[in-house]
Amino acid sequence: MDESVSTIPTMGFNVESIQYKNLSFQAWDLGDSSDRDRIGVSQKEFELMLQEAELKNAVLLVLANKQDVKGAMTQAEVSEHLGLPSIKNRQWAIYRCVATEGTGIEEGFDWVANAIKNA
Ligand SMILES: Nc1nc2c(ncn2[C@@H]2O[C@H](COP(=O)(O)OP(=O)(O)OP(=O)(O)O)[C@@H](O)[C@H]2O)c(=O)[nH]1
Ligand SMILES: [Mg+2]
Repeated sequence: MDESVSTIPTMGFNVESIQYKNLSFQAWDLGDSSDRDRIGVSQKEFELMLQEAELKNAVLLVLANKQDVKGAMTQAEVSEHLGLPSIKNRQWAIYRCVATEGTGIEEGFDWVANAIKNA
């Protein structure tokens, strides 16, 4: 997987552009599943992100990473904290993953590829 890094200065968190197969994704690092202290901040950043006009028609994939870390929030917990169940105006999905083992990520990206195809 090739990736290049870029940052949007007006937003206080990291954005990366990721190329996967023939697709280009924008990825926001809002923290991870093991970081319970930060999830409140993540939720606020997430809310602002969803308000971006540019992302109005974007499909949304949340990767709940570091699922191997003891005491990490489950996928359901991450989903609740971010308020995913109340999102009705766009396609979204959440996948559990362990980036260091490479599990879950491709499944998530494949979901995006399909979601875009069917949009
Ligand atoms: N156990 C575990 N470690 C991971 C996973 N994904 C990334 N890491 C490790 O987490 C560390 C921090 O990586 P990043 O997330 O890029 O860095 P960061 O966002 O500045 O720091 P964090 O607060 O840890 O997220 C690195 O050592 C990674 O190897 C994972 O799924 N499981
Ligand atoms: Mg991190």
